[in-house]
Amino acid sequence: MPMILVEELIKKYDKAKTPAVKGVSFAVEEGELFAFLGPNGAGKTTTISILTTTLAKTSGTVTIAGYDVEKEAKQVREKVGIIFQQPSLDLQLSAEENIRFHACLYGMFSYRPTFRLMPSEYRKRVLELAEIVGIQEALFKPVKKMSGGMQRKLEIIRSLIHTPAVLFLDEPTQGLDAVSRRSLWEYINSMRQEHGTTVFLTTHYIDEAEQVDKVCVINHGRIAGCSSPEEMKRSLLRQELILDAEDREGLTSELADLGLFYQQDEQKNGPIVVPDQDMTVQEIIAGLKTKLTVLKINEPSLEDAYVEYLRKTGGAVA
Ligand SMILES: Nc1ncnc2c1ncn2[C@@H]1O[C@H](COP(=O)(O)OP(=O)(O)OP(=O)(O)O)[C@@H](O)[C@H]1O
Repeated sequence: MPMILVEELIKKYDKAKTPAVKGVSFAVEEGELFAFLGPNGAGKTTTISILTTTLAKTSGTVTIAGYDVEKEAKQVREKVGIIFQQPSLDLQLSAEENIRFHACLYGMFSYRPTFRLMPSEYRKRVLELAEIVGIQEALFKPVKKMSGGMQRKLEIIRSLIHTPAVLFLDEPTQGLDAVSRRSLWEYINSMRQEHGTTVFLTTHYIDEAEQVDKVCVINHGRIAGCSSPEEMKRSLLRQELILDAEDREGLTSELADLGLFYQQDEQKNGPIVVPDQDMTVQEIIAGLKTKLTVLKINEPSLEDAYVEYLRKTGGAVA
């Protein structure tokens, strides 16, 4: 049984003309690092909100760890940790108080009126998490005095305090600096290793999707494709060879003699692109006598594949 199972999920907001999510199905296995990749308005936040029991679906089935998100919402909530896109902190409280209320709400510890009176296990965990994202200094200050980035870090700590089986991250690194982004990812990865945490991530950052086990591209409320990032690149785009020479004509006629298809700009003054064909790069080079000035192999990036997926599924949502 997959950790997350979504079948024919539809969500139509009241008064909306068309559904925001139009029959989405996918599965995430236990321990998997999964990315939901899509442009603005594609339906990512809507889907993640339904999966985490904060929004009602119109139809379809969703289970988390085998529990139905509507009929067994309480069990689902115990299993999940969520980092929202919109901060959901109480600005009047201190950072630590925000964490304490959350931990007590989850039934992890009994509430005590001060940090010092909380059990040592709680104190140790809070300090450890605060160090990871670097907010130790601000821990006991009111949240309203923290910068946006610091508040984001606090949200992250709060969602990790009960070591959830499934961690939902809605654009988790939005607004974080590069160093914090990296340390957060290091922490999430170590948590996955230690506890086998399943991670469901929505992101705009292609480099974050590059490191996942499985990526599903969503566009216009529909899944455009699900696969590993490598398969996604391979299925849509192929390697290409970029060649150039002072004697361009000599080069192109040699390529034609080898039976190779090639592309060149209309003015014939740019490099020559040879898309991946039956011959290997070594065979092509061995077959050329013209002196080359440029020899480059272009590997398709996940970004290229993503753009191609969006193009095939009606372009990005404006
Ligand atoms: N509360 C709402 N009421 C009506 N329509 C909504 C509501 N929330 C979102 N929508 C619409 O549903 C569609 C999907 O929005 P959603 O927020 O799920 O997209 P997203 O992929 O998360 O985008 P982003 O990357 O910008 O967060 C959009 O057309 C949006 O305008």
